[in-house]
Amino acid sequence: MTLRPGQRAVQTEASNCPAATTTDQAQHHAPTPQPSDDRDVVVAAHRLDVAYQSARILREVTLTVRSGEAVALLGANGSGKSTLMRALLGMAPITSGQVRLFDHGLQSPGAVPWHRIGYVPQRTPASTGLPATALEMVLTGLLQRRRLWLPRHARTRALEALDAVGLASRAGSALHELSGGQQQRVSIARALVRDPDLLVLDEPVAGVDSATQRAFAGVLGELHAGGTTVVVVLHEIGEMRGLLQRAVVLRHGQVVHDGAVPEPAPGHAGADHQHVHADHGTVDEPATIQRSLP
Ligand SMILES: Nc1ncnc2c1ncn2[C@@H]1O[C@H](COP(=O)(O)OP(=O)(O)OP(=O)(O)O)[C@@H](O)[C@H]1O
Repeated sequence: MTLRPGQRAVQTEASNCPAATTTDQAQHHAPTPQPSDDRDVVVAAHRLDVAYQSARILREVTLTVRSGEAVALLGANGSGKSTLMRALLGMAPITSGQVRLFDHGLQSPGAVPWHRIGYVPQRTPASTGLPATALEMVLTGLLQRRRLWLPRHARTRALEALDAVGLASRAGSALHELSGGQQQRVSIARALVRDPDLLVLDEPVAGVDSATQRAFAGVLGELHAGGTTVVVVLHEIGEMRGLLQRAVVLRHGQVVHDGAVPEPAPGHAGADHQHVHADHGTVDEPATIQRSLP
């Protein structure tokens, strides 16, 4: 499929609540994370703290992602991966530190080029009763904030995006008729149709069968080869291994590894055994993945 249609003018989900919970004071007191003339830097977080109520979830997370990189965020359940991803998009309560996207600080969300960012949130329990079809849902990825009509060739692009996730034949199906895994694929297509420069994905293939994971890794690989920067939260590296150049491992809200993609830990290859050994920079992966097919 062609995901470089030239015209990209879309609104992200992230832009619905950019930096809404960011503490202005903390932003003002934070040191500047990156030189402002560094155009290569797509994402820059500097000494980022996030807290929910009194619970400190992220601690002094510093992270730089440059244009064209493909970076995985890894870590055990509850280590703060999704929180970090949400904080990077202005959707988590930053208590200190600073985030810049495409060299624009989140403290001025209006300046951030949200249209260049595609976001696939973590899978939520399947909704029921949604009247929209898969195609209509993908088309919403092409809507803009200040323009309520769709760009030219929107339908073709949406069908291409659905095709890329293997759902072209279900374009006319209502979302509630699709399985949870299929709904997740629609969500991925909705991000792909935007042709983003930065694609941020939170466990995009969780609950998706291995054949679809492979196909999806291929699509991501094409996008990445075309210059898209990819940041992806993963529980298991699996089919994404060939795509990834770097991994950032979180433990208890802190970065404990930033570098090479960890290898599966020896002796931990049993089914359903999947976690990161941050101490020695390895990650366990199951030999087989027991998952219910979508
Ligand atoms: N909205 C929230 N309110 C309160 N606590 C939260 C909220 N979101 C996340 N947390 C807490 O923050 C911690 C990190 O959660 P997060 O979802 O970031 O972890 P994760 O590494 O993505 O985990 P998983 O792999 O299970 O998805 C957890 O203890 C979680 O309970």
